[in-house]
Amino acid sequence: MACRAAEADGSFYRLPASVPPDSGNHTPLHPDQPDNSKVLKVAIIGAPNAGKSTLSNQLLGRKVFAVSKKVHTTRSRALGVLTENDTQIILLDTPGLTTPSKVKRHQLEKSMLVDPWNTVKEPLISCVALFLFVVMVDVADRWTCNRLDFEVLKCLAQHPNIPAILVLNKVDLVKAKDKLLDLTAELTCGIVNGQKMRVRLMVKPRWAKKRPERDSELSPDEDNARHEGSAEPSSVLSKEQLKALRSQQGWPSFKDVFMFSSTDREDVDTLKSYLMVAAKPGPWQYHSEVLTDQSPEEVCTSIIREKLLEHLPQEVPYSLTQTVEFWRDGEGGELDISVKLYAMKDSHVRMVIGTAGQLVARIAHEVSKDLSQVYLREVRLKLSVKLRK
Ligand SMILES: Nc1nc2c(ncn2[C@@H]2O[C@H](COP(=O)(O)OP(=O)(O)OP(=O)(O)O)[C@@H](O)[C@H]2O)c(=O)[nH]1
Repeated sequence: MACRAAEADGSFYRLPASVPPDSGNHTPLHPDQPDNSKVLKVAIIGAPNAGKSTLSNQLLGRKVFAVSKKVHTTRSRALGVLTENDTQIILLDTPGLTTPSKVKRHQLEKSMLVDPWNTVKEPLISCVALFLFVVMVDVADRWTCNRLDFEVLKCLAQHPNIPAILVLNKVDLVKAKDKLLDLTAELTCGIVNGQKMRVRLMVKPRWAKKRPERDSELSPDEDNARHEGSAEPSSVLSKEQLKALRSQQGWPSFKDVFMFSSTDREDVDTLKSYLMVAAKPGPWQYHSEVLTDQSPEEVCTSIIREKLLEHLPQEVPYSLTQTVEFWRDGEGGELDISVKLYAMKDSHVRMVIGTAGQLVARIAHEVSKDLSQVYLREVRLKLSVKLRK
């Protein structure tokens, strides 16, 4: 990841180090932190399609993660880095947590079987005290909105020392706003930051009573102190706890709840300020110009996949593979990229090409437009499709 300057319209500006204009020289930059640096590592978890990548992009102010209406757009863990003044927020955009049965049902690749522990393990090892879970729920999905995904509950239960906040996302799509209070009560078991919600009385789940009642008894300050001193980030859940989690609707240890729309600037700014305040003294992990740990090719191929998902039936994009054929500076300062898509079936090749090549041209145009905003320069993408023999 190199820090560069680029010229456009006769004026110089610096490109973010995370998304350099060519993929050749990725010299890592050392963190350029001030003396009083603060840091917070945020893992955004939630069911597929909850809006995790949209939120990450909005917080970063730039589209570095693919977003689509189809589930499982995000295929692997990736970092976004938001640095402002003395504070660095490291956002971990995770794939929607999924299970073996869903992989089978939706004919997903085995690689989509993401173990939530693995998703968060690496950053946990590096620093437990500076961690926060943001749990996202799509409140517009009436089938799933009133209970937390089992995989999410498992993740929270296995890391009880890590504070978590609940984000009820897509409230712009909910007409009856009073429903949001009921949902909050259900998803929090009626308890937020150790206090009973006044909305209505909720019965705490059986297993939560059995655990030491520390979360509900500690004041926020005592609680923070406990988190900071904690050496053990995760605990292994017993069979009994897992069984109890299956019948559990919500999580009684959220510190805060946000009713939120990832597409609303004001909402995003409110959450951003909350994260900035929650950051603790600690060393930055990245240079202030780094935006993501994804390589330029990874950003490009994930945005191509996003567009393929938007325009084609789900099974087609998931079966395509991509190869970056070239990536070079054009004479006028633009970025020329050529990507070849390989399909397993002739019918898929025809679908991607579309009538008279219109679809592949449209996808290439849309990807170029998005990438121009990522790389802050004109991008010309050539996209071709071939049958893999
Ligand atoms: N109306 C509305 N749509 C939203 C909001 N947040 C996300 N979306 C849409 O929801 C869809 C899914 O968003 P993503 O950000 O891709 O969701 P994700 O959780 O990263 O999905 P996976 O990668 O499948 O895990 C996209 O079409 C977004 O545009 C919101 O606050 N309001």
